[in-house]
Amino acid sequence: MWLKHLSVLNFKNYTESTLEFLPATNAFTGQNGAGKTNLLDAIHYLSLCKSYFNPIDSQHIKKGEDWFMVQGEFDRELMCDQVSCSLKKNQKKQFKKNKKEYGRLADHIGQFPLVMISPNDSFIIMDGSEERRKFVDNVISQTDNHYLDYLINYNRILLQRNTVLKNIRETGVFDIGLLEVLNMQLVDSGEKIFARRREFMNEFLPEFQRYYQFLSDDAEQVSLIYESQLLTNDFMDLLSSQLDKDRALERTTVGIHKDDLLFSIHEGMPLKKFGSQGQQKSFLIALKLAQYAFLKNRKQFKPLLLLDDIFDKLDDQRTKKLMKLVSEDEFGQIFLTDTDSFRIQRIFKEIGKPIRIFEVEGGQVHGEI
Ligand SMILES: Nc1ncnc2c1ncn2[C@@H]1O[C@H](COP(=O)(O)OP(=O)(O)OP(=O)(O)O)[C@@H](O)[C@H]1O
Repeated sequence: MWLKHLSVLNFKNYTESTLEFLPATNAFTGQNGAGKTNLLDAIHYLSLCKSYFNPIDSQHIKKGEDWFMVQGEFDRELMCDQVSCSLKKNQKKQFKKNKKEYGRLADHIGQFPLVMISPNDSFIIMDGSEERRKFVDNVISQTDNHYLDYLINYNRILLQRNTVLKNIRETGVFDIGLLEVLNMQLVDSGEKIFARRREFMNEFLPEFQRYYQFLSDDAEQVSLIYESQLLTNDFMDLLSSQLDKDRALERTTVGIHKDDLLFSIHEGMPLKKFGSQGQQKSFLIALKLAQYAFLKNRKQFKPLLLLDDIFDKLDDQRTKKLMKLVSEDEFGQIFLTDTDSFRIQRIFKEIGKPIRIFEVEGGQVHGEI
């Protein structure tokens, strides 16, 4: 699967631009603030119906305009699909495939899978466990249509259960019958989510290790561990045994909403504190490449790979290894951004792979190099 062309209208700092791509590697080069990442984000819209960077759709409308539109054509072996996303100020986002509007955006997710690697990703290491769960959930939902529904259900029941726990103090009423019903519903959705997360981790972990060792040339050992209370406990038993604590704290303290991924380096030291910037970046890249491998295995075709500002903080050795790797057959179409077009030209000349370079300046694409 590859994106043949992209056109953006009134999208961020672009008035109008249409680009024709190679099925191999395409690069956007130009100075800071030129609009390179905005083009990656437009591609992200076509694949996942939203921006990778900013969830507020209206902020992607070009300043001073009332609407934006992003269009593209994906080539999927024997057929081509036209996809478009448009937004008018104060109206609902419209998303169409082959001119037909989707009833549910969720039906589009996963049809044109994509993996983005961006400097912003460091929040996966630095922030709380919610960001790591989101990372896992995003990958699984691109391959499993039901997963998002399970998550929505789980969160809804969790909210109800927490409200019941809070109300005990306020009203003095403890409806054990209602709590038991909510426990059963929570366990039902929670176990489905847990089973899919565990299955995902089993497939994902070896790929992650393989990519990290490759990028670092075995220079350091890193580990990634999936942590869930459900790995060693029955969910219903946990809910029962923790009831007194939950009542005291007025919230549910056990469940898959507590899952986390533990990242460490040098045999058990937290990556967040003990990893260098380059090591953390390599870790994130390995995470994303493993995500790519998982999606590709599940979909049986190659997702798009978007690499934003990938060369920053990586030494020459790791950069060249990475570019060589992603231009091999294992990967499909690639989009990358860099401020230095000579660096890109040099690297791709050295590894002997084709690339199309677009020079971007002030929201305009000046053409290919
Ligand atoms: N809604 C909008 N209307 C107009 N301009 C916008 C809008 N949203 C973002 N921009 C502009 O887009 C530019 C940022 O573009 P982008 O992030 O693509 O830059 P870049 O080329 O990737 O830069 P860097 O090399 O620094 O990462 C900024 O100048 C910003 O002001």
